[in-house]
Amino acid sequence: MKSRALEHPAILLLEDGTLWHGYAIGKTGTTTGEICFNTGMTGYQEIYTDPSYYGQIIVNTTAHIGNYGVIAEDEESAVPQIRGMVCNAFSEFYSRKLADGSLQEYLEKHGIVGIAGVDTRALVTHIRHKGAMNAIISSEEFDIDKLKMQLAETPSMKGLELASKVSTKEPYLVGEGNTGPKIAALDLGVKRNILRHLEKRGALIKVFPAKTSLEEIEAWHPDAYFISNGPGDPAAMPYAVTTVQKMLDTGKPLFGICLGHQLLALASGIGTHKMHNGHRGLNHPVKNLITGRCEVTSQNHGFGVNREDVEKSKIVEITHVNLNDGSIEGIRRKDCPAFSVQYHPEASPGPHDATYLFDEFMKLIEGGSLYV
Ligand SMILES: NC(=O)CC[C@H](N)C(=O)O
Repeated sequence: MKSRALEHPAILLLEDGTLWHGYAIGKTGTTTGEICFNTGMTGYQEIYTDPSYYGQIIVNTTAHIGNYGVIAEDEESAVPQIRGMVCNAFSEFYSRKLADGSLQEYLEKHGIVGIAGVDTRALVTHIRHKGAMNAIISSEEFDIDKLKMQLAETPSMKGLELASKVSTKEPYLVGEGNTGPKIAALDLGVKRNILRHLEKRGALIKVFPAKTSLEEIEAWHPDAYFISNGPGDPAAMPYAVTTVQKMLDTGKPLFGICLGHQLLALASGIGTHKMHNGHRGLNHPVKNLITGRCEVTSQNHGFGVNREDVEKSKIVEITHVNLNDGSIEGIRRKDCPAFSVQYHPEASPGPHDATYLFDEFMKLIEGGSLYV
């Protein structure tokens, strides 16, 4: 087989002017987005199809990408959501017998532009130092001035509302036949594995489009609410903050994951901020302050909840902290049965330490108390 590395050059240009050379993978073309890195050693297909990554270029820091191909059951949504990808060693060959095909075919089919052969250690060190920024990858245009102009037109992630772009257009049911509680899930870019976890625990879930009003949701008579993960800046979503506030007013249990966590914070009078370079990986240590237990967690977020605001709040308390940087990883309301985590208890990809949170949600719905 001919080497792509020799035949297809590609370049990666960062917003700060740094230029990286490599070779083209996926579709030949040009793409822009916010560049961010995921340190997970496995799970590239789950990462690419996680709607929370919509609009972003993902740098995979693990040494090999593509070597186990792709398979439909690993998808967290119907299509890859990323804008582009960057890696070091890319393999068009795959060794998993059950794979549906190669990652190269998959990226090409879905129009994802990528670059391989990049020194990802140096690139990540650079991003960690400089912070989050936009980037452009091209395997068709090599005029740097033209690429700089295109990059300058790419909006910054701060202030972007993206959830409504990836949300379902129509409501749908998950867990039909289940006789457990009825959970209304606000879909801001929900990962399939979250719904699977709720379904496995006997819940009947109705997934609603991002901009559904509480009145429409209530017409289904849910027992509890779930606020999903999703892309973009939570502060640019006043419509969802209003919905969450109205949900809290009903007094029914509410659970939020990642973007859902940030929205519970905003609905409780707590601000959010853009992080220096975010948390994206499968081994972030988190401590549950109520139980005293530590968990290894899967993470993917570029925004965070303001610690000072939570500390001042009379209605919210911190339940989880990140042991690497002390950032807020979980909160709960003191005045109503609502809680949330910044990380991904459904993992996929990642460790399973935090799946107990789904059991906590079910317990809360049954009238029990959290974390006891
Ligand atoms: N995984 C998520 O839900 C991400 C939430 C939000 N878009 C962030 O980057 O912080």
